[in-house]
Amino acid sequence: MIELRGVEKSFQNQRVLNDITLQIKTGSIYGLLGSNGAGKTTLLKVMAGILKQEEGSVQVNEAPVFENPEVKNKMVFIPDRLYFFPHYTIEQMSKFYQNIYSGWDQPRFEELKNIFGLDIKKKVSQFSKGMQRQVAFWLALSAMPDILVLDEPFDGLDPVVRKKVKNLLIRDVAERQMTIVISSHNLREVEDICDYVGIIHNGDILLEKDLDDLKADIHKVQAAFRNHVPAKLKQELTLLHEEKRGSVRLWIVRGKEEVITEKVGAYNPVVFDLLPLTLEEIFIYEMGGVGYNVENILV
Ligand SMILES: Nc1ncnc2c1ncn2[C@@H]1O[C@H](COP(=O)(O)OP(=O)(O)OP(=O)(O)O)[C@@H](O)[C@H]1O
Repeated sequence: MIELRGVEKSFQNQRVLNDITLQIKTGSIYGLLGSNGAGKTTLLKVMAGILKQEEGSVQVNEAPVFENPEVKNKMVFIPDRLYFFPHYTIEQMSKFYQNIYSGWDQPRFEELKNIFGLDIKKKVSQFSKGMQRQVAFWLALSAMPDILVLDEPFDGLDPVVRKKVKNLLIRDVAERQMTIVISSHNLREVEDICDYVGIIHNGDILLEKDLDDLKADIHKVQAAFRNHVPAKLKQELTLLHEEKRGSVRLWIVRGKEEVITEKVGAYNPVVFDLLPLTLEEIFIYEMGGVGYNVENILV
């Protein structure tokens, strides 16, 4: 479990993280979403022990992360701007990783060679940007970390490789309870992989939710009634949004499917449809509720 309590971080008197408290459960995939400059990279670097916070604590399984080689031995951070030693081949980089990470798994490295299909004798700097990102994943996954911290990890990967990498990540989470933290400015890019999402804006975590809970607890309803829309029904439902489309009402309702169906059904609607929302729609309504214009945050 990764646990941050009351974390604050400033650069030259500019506060970048404000009192951040969050928990990331072992074996989960946590998506940290936010616009440019929101504080994602800073938060990830604090989480990975690369930067030190001025206030608060950052712990992994109750041990502090900063300057703790034991924790860092089981954690890999892939930054948004990759760094490899100039003139090193993939093979030389793999030897370097092998020396640093005690969990390095050579058979895994060999297995992933077939998946990524890159020449290990070639200098990493001679590969394209997307290929270099594949090398970063290849090395990281061969180090068998307990925690993988990824800053905008899918930038520059083509759709086929992106899917391949996501599958590899999910496999490690399922098979050995690896924990992943992924930052992104794009909800659509991470919604198929994350089970937990936090939104950061101006250094504050605005919202933090389990995606399954989130999806199960909000629905789109289309309903029409013979005469008027029963006023009592609207009081009984937790309405987040309402639109009129001719005689049909479109409602965004908080609540479980069975409960909503029963409540609306009791008023004998002539039209009744209950649909799930996309994750993007959910965030628009959730964040609207806390007074933010989500389009400006998640673009
Ligand atoms: N080393 C630094 N020195 C001074 N200011 C910094 C430093 N690193 C980050 N900042 C500032 O902190 C704020 C948050 O930056 P950060 O890189 O964490 O945002 P981000 O959410 O990752 O953005 P992006 O999506 O653009 O990568 C920005 O205002 C940035 O200018």
